[in-house]
Amino acid sequence: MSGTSLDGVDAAVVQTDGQRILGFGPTRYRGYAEAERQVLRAALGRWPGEDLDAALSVLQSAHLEAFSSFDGIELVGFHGQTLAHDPRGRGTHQLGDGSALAEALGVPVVWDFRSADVALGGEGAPLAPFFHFACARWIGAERPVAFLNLGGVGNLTWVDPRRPAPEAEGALLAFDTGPANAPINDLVGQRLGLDCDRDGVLARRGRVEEGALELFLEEAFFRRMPPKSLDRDDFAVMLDLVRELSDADAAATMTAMAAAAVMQGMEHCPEPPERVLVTGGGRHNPVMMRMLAASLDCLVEPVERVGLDGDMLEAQAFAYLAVRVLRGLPTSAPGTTGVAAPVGGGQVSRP
Ligand SMILES: Nc1ncnc2c1ncn2[C@@H]1O[C@H](COP(=O)(O)OP(=O)(O)OP(=O)(O)O)[C@@H](O)[C@H]1O
Ligand SMILES: CC(=O)N[C@H]1[C@@H]2OC[C@@H](O2)[C@@H](O)[C@@H]1O[C@H](C)C(=O)O
Repeated sequence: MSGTSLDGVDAAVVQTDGQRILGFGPTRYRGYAEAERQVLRAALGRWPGEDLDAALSVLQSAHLEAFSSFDGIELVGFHGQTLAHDPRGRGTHQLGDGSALAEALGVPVVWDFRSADVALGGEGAPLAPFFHFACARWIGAERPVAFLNLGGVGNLTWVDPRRPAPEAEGALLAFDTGPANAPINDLVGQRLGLDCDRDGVLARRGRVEEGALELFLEEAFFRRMPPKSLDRDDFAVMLDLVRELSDADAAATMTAMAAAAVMQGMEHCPEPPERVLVTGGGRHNPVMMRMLAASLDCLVEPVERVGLDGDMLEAQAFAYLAVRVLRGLPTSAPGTTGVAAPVGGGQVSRP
């Protein structure tokens, strides 16, 4: 998995039959060097048919390195890099060549997970929810729980583990909540040359500008009913809203925007979850976590609290989904992407 933050490739081994999680194996993080990140960043927003050779070469070699560190792998799930996402318009574009990767690794590769869902009228995202269902069972949840991913973009999955399967009606409700870390990274990158507001040091010193926060929440996206999904840069307006603010106030306000977007999203849950389990890089930001805990009236905890790995959960999700694709099981459903009926995405390339 190479996510929207463009920090690097996360790779993880999962043992599964495509339904239950049978065990977790080793993980590997292969970060992008700054020069590689620049090549990928320059490709954002591009569609198939454009010249993407440089970005493809960075992506393939980083993935090859990440996957080669594991022995005895039977199947690879390869998400690729989302360059553009416009499910109601041009579609969705994940850069990556699964057949070349299968050749290089000598192992079957499942890839292109999102196109089939979009072709059938779905949002094509988020796709981790089917794995969240398996995680809810794995942790022994008996009542609804929510998983919140705070990556470049945020996404929330409400899971009812009492339902028989993830594609069953009422088992899952999932959607992107709004921007999370991507705009904060862009802000501190542009103003201070930093990768991110590490540990929220900047936001902690700032004051939230309530007027900007209110304007942000007026965006049409928040009035749409889920399922709904976002492209990384759909909220470029955020940078305009904080343009006049000091660095610290801008960081605090953007962090509050990410948390407020989650709070808005929570209102769509069919019943309150007993806890919100947080994955993704944003859970390392104590200011963001405090703002979330203050605005939600249930437990907000990193997924480590239940024995899961919040840095690797999305990589594990695509390993799990790969097995589902191979076995002909669905990977999305009306409650997760808005697709008309459960659908199995992904293509399989064999060496
Ligand atoms: N200690 C930290 N303090 C603040 N922010 C952090 C910290 N660690 C990670 N982050 C943020 O988390 C981001 C990485 O998150 P993650 O790896 O979950 O994103 P992603 O998987 O690329 O995105 P997406 O889930 O949208 O595809 C970093 O770019 C940074 O903004
Ligand atoms: C189109 C796309 O790549 N979307 C990502 C992005 O990053 C977070 C959020 O937006 C989520 O919808 C999705 O990723 C996760 C892995 C998912 O599909 O569940």
